[in-house]
Amino acid sequence: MPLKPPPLKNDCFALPPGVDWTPVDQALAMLRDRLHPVVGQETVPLQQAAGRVLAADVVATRSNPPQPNTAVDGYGFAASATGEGDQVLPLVVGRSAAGVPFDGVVPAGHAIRVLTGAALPKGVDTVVLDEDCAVGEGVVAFRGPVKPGANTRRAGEDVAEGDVALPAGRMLTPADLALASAVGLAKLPVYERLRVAVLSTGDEVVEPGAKAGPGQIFDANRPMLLAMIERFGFQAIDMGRVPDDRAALRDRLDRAASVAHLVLTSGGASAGDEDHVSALLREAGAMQEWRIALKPGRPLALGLWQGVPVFGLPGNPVAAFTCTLVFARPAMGVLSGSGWAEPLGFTVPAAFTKRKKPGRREYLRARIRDGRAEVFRSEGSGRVSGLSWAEGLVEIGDGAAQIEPGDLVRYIPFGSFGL
Ligand SMILES: Nc1nc2c(c(=O)[nH]1)N[C@H]1C(S)=C(S)[C@@H](COP(=O)(O)OP(=O)(O)OC[C@H]3O[C@@H](n4cnc5c(N)ncnc54)[C@H](O)[C@@H]3O)O[C@H]1N2
Ligand code: MOO
Repeated sequence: MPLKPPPLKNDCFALPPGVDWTPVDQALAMLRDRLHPVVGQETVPLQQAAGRVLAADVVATRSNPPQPNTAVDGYGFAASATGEGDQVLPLVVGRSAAGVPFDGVVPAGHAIRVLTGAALPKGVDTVVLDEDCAVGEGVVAFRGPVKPGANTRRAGEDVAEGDVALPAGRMLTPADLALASAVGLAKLPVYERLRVAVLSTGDEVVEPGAKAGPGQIFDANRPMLLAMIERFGFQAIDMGRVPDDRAALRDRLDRAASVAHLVLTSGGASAGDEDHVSALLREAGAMQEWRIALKPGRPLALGLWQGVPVFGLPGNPVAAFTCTLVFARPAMGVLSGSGWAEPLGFTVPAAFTKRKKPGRREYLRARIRDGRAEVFRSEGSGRVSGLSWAEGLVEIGDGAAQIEPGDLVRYIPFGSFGL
């Protein structure tokens, strides 16, 4: 049985009294402080560990490299027996190749044929490159002086046995698999993959490809959110669409909470008559309607449903997308055991003009062309085409701003958000 941590505390989304419009950083700090890993652990074969989150430090069971060896094809000898000027050393019979070491001892003043990756035989601490040698009958000649230790690798120079090679909480990359293997591990302790359920709400939303009547729209959020979760490295669970019917939504939330560690809904997040997500979460008693000082994505309903955190994302696709990158993804990081993730941004010149009043942070759909950040022609939060056009977001701080072409702005590529 995988280890099950205790459920989240019921007040994890509570705001301090008197707070109305929550600044983005404050909302983030609250999520960061109050969420904890909720996933069990398992051990998987190395080859299945890419993209998984390490549940414990990986300690090297073997040094890399495990023994001193040669970095090049050439001739090995003891540096102390050589000097300045032309050196002519008799060759011992035999050679040392990778995986087929030379068992004997190379006497001082002698040399031996060595091939890249081969263990250095006893008596050898230095190698001279093939290209710097002339080889005659039983002798090798090269020009001194040769730096002691040249063209060799020390045992453990990369990682020493007993070192922490990979820290717990790391989402394993292909390179990490190379490292874990190099230091002797064939299986790795990982967290169970975070399961995130996604459902769409609203009478107007119909399945892509279905017949859409007047006033109906195709579900754009669900395919997007499911794919985003997979790209973040988590397991997405499709919980379908639910009409604006409280009983149906309650039932669907029950099912989602029974299979997932986290539930993302979209639509019905604000406090209108048909905003059943926020109404139900309020009824469940652990609900915070965050009016975040953020554009787009102001209403965000947060709550616990049977102990499972629910992010009630706004219905507008651009707002749902932005809230997922800015809030849901770092929260998923904590829940998954990989910890809080800050997206890496870059300061680049703007290719646009923008005036902004103080009081809320803005994220503009953006991309880099000719070294400058251009932004989408509209800020409308239903403009799905702008999400597809964009390759990142420009973040404009909470204060007032007057941005002119050439001014420096913060650009965060989608890749920095794990997309
Ligand atoms: N009186 C106010 N009205 C609104 C406010 C406000 O502060 N006061 N905020 C606006 C903002 S900003 C947003 S964002 C939305 C968020 O509202 P909800 O989360 O309750 O979302 P809905 O009203 O259900 O939907 C908004 C919009 O998005 C479309 N939608 C919903 N689901 C999908 C989907 N799966 N795929 C594509 N499009 C979807 C829906 O049809 C609406 O057009 O509230 C504003 N109103
Ligand atoms: O969250 Mo709304 O879509 O800001 O614009």
